[in-house]
Amino acid sequence: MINIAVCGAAGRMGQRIINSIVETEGVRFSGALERPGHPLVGQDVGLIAGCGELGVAVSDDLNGVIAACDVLIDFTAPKVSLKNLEACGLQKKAIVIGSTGFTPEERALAAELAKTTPVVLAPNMSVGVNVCFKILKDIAATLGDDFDVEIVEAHHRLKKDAPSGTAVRMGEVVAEALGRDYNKVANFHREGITGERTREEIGMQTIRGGDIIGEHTVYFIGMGERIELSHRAMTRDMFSRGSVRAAKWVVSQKPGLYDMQDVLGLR
Ligand SMILES: NC(=O)C1=CN([C@@H]2O[C@H](COP(=O)(O)OP(=O)(O)OC[C@H]3O[C@@H](n4cnc5c(N)ncnc54)[C@H](O)[C@@H]3O)[C@@H](O)[C@H]2O)C=CC1
Ligand SMILES: O=C(O)C1=N[C@H](C(=O)O)C[C@H](O)C1
Repeated sequence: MINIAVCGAAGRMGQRIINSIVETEGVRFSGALERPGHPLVGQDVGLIAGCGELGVAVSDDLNGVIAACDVLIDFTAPKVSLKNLEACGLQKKAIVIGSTGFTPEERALAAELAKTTPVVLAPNMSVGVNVCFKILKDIAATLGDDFDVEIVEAHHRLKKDAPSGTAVRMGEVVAEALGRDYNKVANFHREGITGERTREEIGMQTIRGGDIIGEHTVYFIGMGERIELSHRAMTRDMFSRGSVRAAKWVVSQKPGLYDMQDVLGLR
């Protein structure tokens, strides 16, 4: 039996992850973390997550919750996730991180910290999006430089980072397949007299509103034809189920930084 704890337990994703743990065979829900001062600390997390009383209270004791688990699933924010990764490393516990919005420096720090503990860090835990990452590489490499690439993502009004972690990864996959540096060719803003589009740029557009769970479209636009590869999330449950699948997988891995391509065998 694998003991899984959740950080960000009262959040949109945290609640769905707790439901997924309860529904999954071979795993046990062992602890729930929230930020110190959160109004729900001390309350039964099953009642918060809508799956009935679980006898597990929301805690703000990071080290205590890590000690009682085999793996921590963390969907919070980059700075919190890095602190949790360090704490898991000190106790030799695995961690699955779904937070997005990492800077290149924060990603490098995560890679450094992962040298001592197994880590899955992925901007999107759904099977569908991860298959899209794989297909995108082939499409981009096959079409080459003749097609302009534009990426559009849409999310709910409460999302804090932009572009989404998934859109950034899509941009990185396409850029790498085309031999470009994403950080140099990503174009996040067009306004006024912008001049003609450069052939190498990858346009990154963000929509925010209402309760959109997560939508991504990559356009490959040529002369006289275009390809649009779209993924639309209709529930958060495939993210939460993916994170539990990653938790079951990562506990038996050597220390290192992995992503969902590794978990799903898509690499
Ligand atoms: N990888 C994936 O498949 C997905 C990733 N995400 C990402 O997951 C993150 C969370 O998303 P949501 O659940 O929608 O956000 P949310 O704001 O609903 O939940 C975040 C939770 O983290 C808690 N938190 C903040 N600081 C904390 C601390 N120091 N210790 C413990 N808990 C703390 C907050 O109180 C909140 O309850 C975002 O970065 C989002 O982009 C979201 C969906 C899917
Ligand atoms: O914040 C969200 O909600 C989501 N974030 C992830 C991202 O930034 O890519 C994944 C998903 O689209 C939902």
